[in-house]
Amino acid sequence: MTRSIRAMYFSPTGTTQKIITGIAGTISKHFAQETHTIDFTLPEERMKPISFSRDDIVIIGVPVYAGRVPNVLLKYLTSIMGNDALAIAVVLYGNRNYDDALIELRDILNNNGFKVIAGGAFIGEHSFSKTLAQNRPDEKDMNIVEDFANQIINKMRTSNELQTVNVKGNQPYRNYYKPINKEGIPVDIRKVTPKTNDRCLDCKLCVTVCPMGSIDPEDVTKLKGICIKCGACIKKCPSEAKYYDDQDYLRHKQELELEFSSRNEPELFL
Ligand SMILES: Cc1cc2nc3c(=O)[nH]c(=O)nc-3n(C[C@H](O)[C@H](O)[C@H](O)COP(=O)(O)O)c2cc1C
Repeated sequence: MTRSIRAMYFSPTGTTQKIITGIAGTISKHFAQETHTIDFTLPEERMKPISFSRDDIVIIGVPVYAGRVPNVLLKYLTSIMGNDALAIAVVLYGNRNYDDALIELRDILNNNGFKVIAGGAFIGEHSFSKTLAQNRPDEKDMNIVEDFANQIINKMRTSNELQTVNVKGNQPYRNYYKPINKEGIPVDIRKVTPKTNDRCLDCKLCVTVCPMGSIDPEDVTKLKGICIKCGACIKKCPSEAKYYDDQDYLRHKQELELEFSSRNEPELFL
């Protein structure tokens, strides 16, 4: 059967996009098919209803937030209709841990009528940091991406009946991971918002990259919606004008940089 290849991702700082595009590229080349891309990073895309058919193979990726699938995406993800399409579930995490995010994504897709035939947990530069898992996914990761895609192609060619893949994770899922303060008490960084310094040129790029559509175009120093700490406005600002100064956030970022500096490698499930 000739299948249409669909690449889908939410990727505020681009690491998920890189892995999904890499997997889809190798699969597309093998089947001499074009990849159709659905980038659901921005809110407008998540307003569109979406459904697939048994002729599709959907490679779908999200970053790990607090050890889980980002909760702001649940409404959209659970609305996607699989209609027996094949799926490959991928999560990107910032070298701490992916905890139960991959199993949660696999289950969401299963419940939506997809058959999830492979899963992968890859590592991307941490959204909070410029040093933790710096510049990942790198060349070594991209070689693993190619191997992974080739193993998927092989599985599709050789299996008579494709089974749902087993992936690592707990059921029931653990609670959302919470950072702690210096007294060891869990802190809630959900209310933390970015500040703007005087290097801001008012180019409004931050307005266009915010996945929540939360930065006020009339005054980019103001928010008109929630901040999910995705890092897009900070990492993409050409004049480094956006930053966080919340003490709990900064302490958590530093702790992650110190505690999780040794390199994790991607984990593949087929
Ligand atoms: C709110 C938030 C929570 C995160 N939680 C985790 C986590 O639990 N474990 C981890 O290793 N990385 C975590 N990260 C880091 C991202 O998963 C990682 O940097 C990912 O590569 C970002 O994907 P993107 O480049 O597609 O935006 C978190 C990032 C954010 C913004």
